[in-house]
Amino acid sequence: MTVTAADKTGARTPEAADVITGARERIDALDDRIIGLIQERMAVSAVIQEARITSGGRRVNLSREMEVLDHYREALGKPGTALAMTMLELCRGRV
Ligand SMILES: O=C(O)C(=O)C[C@]1(C(=O)O)C=C[C@@H](O)C=C1
Repeated sequence: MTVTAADKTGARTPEAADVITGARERIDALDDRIIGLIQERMAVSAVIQEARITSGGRRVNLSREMEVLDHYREALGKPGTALAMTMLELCRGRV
């Protein structure tokens, strides 16, 4: 049995299926870039944490985390806070 573009996209017309397929390719490309940026952020965050721990400090800096959370919330609203919390967990592990 063949799976048509319409089946895969949920569209009810071939025209809508084309729009969705094209837009999904853009989303996949954007997601690849976002994942790359997250990995870059994780590496930079690791440099900071390493320097602080080597100097005798703690891995976590809560006042800075508040700034990061505010930054995301101001840009993206309440879900931005949840996104920032996930980002921080990726960068410094669970606390
Ligand atoms: O800015 C710092 O001091 C960091 O260690 C980086 C970072 C972050 O990933 O944004 C990670 C852990 C800290 O608790 C606060 C922020």
